[in-house]
Amino acid sequence: MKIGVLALQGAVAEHIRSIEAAGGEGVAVKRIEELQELDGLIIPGGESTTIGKLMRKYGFIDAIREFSGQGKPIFGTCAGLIVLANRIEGQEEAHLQLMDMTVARNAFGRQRESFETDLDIKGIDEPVRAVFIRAPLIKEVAPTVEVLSEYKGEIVTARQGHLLASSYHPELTDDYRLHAYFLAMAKEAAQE
Ligand SMILES: NC(=O)CC[C@H](N)C(=O)O
Repeated sequence: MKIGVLALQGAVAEHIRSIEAAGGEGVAVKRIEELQELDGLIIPGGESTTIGKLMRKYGFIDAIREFSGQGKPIFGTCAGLIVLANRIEGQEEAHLQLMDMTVARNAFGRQRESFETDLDIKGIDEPVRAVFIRAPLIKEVAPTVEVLSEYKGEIVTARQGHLLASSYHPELTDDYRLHAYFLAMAKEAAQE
């Protein structure tokens, strides 16, 4: 499976490394034409406002919506999760508006800017190590969105069909199981 990592800003190399460690092929994506050859796309963490701005500038909003419309899987991590959401608390405008959920940015406050924890994730046997950095939370989801994990009662991993989102950075650990999970989604979609 060939998985692209949107390379406008943020943690790109780490996702490529994790995809390869999980048995896929990872490539950096800088132009919309490059989407055509992919089986799946990762939108990395970084700064959602910056990623959103650059996506608009280079035509990625329409191109990724079309990619999603073809049923191709997309995985948004941290800022990438914010970019996928239909609604962002306190902001007029969202970005891709592909996942039917409301998210809150920087939801853990200054006291806990970054931390690590082990999360139970539906579909993965043992707890997964998760790194949270100025992380967002999923505040509300539509009934079509499946909650895959919570941290202290708040939603931090969710899936809506071919779309996957995590509040944290799974690419900053040596635990590649969430990338393997996403590769399995891409395989499934390719067979349809
Ligand atoms: N690590 C991250 O991706 C942080 C996300 C960032 N706080 C935002 O709002 O976009």
